[in-house]
Amino acid sequence: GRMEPFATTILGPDKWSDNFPIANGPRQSPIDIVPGDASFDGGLKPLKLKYDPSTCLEILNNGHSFQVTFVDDTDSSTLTDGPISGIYRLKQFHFHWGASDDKGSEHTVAGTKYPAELHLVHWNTKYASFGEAASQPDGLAVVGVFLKIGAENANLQKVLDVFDIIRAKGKQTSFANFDPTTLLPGSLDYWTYDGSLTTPPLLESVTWIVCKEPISVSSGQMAKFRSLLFSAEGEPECCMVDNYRPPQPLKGRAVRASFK
Ligand SMILES: N=Nc1ccc(S(N)(=O)=O)cc1
Ligand SMILES: [Zn+2]
Repeated sequence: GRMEPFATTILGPDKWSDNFPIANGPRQSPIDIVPGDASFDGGLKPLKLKYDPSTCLEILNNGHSFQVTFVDDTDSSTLTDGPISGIYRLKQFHFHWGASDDKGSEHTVAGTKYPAELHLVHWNTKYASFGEAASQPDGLAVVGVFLKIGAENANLQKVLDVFDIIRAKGKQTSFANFDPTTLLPGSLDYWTYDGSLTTPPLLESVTWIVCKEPISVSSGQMAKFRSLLFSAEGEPECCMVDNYRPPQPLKGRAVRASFK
């Protein structure tokens, strides 16, 4: 029968193709971004991110990451311009990280792994819902931001402060008035390519927009990420670490840069 998400996590990315054959598809994510191979495209517009903190709803541990979810029944929090056309609504953001500071990001840059990566997930409003959009080749747009060890990040700390409440799989709590703009780097220069969800169902519906400039996170804050659990209350405790998929074959795709 279908694997439980927990089992999917335990069995890891190499086993996903058993239940999700698209894992070996032509536009899988993440990828290793080689700056020298990316082509500057002067036609790419600057990213336009307009987030309304009042659409922030809750934070939950879903057993493979934690995510902050947003009310997406209006165009209050949107992504426009950049490589996309039309209006994409913010649905949620989440992170991927490692068991130690030398790994954790999904995308890599010329083989360099960052300790974590933020994903801001948006869906194309030409479709009726996130679920409908997720099955379309132009349905989703995910903005990726790398985290690099440095100064403590006060904005990120607001998210980490509620981790004790959502430590186990399935736990959630209300989370209001958070502005995801505070998690963006100073420069919104980006690479973009056609890819997929990086966890099952691995749908090939994502326009990836990966920021060149990382944001900072302290080593102590990374330790806080690792205090979350993959396991539910009452199960043997399993630390939530290494919830990243490694880079996948480029298979001839072009990676474009918004900057020279
Ligand atoms: N609803 N499912 C998903 C949403 C985003 C991603 S990711 N890691 O590609 O942003 C994966 C699964
Ligand atoms: Zn992700």
